[in-house]
Amino acid sequence: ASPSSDADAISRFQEYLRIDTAQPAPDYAAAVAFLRDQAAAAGLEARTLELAAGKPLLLLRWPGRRPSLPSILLNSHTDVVPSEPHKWDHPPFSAALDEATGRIYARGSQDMKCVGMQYLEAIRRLRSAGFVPDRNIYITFVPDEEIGGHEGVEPFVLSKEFKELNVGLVLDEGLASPGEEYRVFYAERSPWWLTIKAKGAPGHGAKLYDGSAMENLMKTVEAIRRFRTSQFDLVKSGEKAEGDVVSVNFAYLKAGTPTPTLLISKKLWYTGFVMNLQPSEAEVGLDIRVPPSAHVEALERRLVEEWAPSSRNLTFEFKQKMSVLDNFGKPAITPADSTNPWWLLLEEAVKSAGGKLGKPEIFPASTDARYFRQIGLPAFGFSPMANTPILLHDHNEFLHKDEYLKGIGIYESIIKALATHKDGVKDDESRAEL
Ligand code: MET
Ligand SMILES: [Zn+2]
Ligand SMILES: [Zn+2]
Repeated sequence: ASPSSDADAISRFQEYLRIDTAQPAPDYAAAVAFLRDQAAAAGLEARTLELAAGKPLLLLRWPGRRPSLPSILLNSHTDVVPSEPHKWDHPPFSAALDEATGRIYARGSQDMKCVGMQYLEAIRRLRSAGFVPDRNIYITFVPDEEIGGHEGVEPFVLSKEFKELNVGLVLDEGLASPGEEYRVFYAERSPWWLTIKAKGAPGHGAKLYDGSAMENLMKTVEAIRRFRTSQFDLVKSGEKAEGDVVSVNFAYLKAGTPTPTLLISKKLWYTGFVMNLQPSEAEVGLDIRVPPSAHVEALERRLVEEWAPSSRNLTFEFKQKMSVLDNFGKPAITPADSTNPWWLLLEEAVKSAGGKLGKPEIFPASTDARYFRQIGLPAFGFSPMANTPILLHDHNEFLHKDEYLKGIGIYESIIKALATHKDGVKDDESRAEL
């Protein structure tokens, strides 16, 4: 690509990054309007599906020469997580390009507006070079990934529109890699978001007694911390990878007599702050991630018996709970070896574009890929960002402009390889003709 077309690609990336699609109030309308223009410029057909009111899912198509072949789906989400703007060096929706370092700062620069735009840029380049795919190539821009996908990919995979696409393989997001090698993911941990509530006897703050809500809850916190340490130790010792253990983190703690913000802001601490009450209720929120290999029944037993026993006046409720198995009762895993011809194509395509793939891993967090794997489709998580610190959901999320541009070339190679029909190669899983 010429320097001027590279500069244009960077500008388009920045334009997408500047659209504030942060949860919990993403501007989906602006994102879809922008992306529809980009799709038109890339010569793609566009449809907007509204599977939930106000949550548009943009579906693009690059028609193949042989539309009866299984298609390729390139997925990305349009929403991003919230940020604390005053703690960033550049405002999170400025997409500021730091001239000294070449870094583009924005919420979504890694997770995952980069990938969505790279798909489109790669297609523009392949088209202008005269390439025509054999298979249909679909590109989806989906809402609500960051809040669980319940009004995004979850209903999409069950829709009539999705079935009509005859998808054979899905690509979705991966993670940045601080080293030379790109990371690639063949499975992921299932998200369990859990609240545990304690009740207990209220009383004077000076009194030592058993069975207060705080005491009941803190015993739970201690038990969870011991379990957390045991899992983390396996990672620290190198015995297991991050994606192979159960992670548990405290998302929030809530208890006590609320102190009015007004009093805090006026610094009336001494006159207004009440601390001599032991509360009758206390609550903790947990983010738990469960690997596909986990012994789920054992974990559930631990929860009922150790973390939230009713004997200690505790109750629990899941806010998210995804099975680690697919709809056929098997761990939701995409083979990443020579038994899967898609894998071989992906590996070769990255290599021939000058990239190196690391050993395939289990994604430690969660992505929309899990919904595709759940219905039995192969899906790989991949975001071409090497030499890049992992900053998703962090302050000062950035991507170097050269890494971004390099990623476009990687996708050119991948899309070309996956879109081209290879005679004599069969897909064992789906029995579909590759
Ligand atoms: C619980 S849905 C997953 C949201 C987000 N991608 C995460 O991993 O935290
Ligand atoms: Zn993401
Ligand atoms: Zn995310």
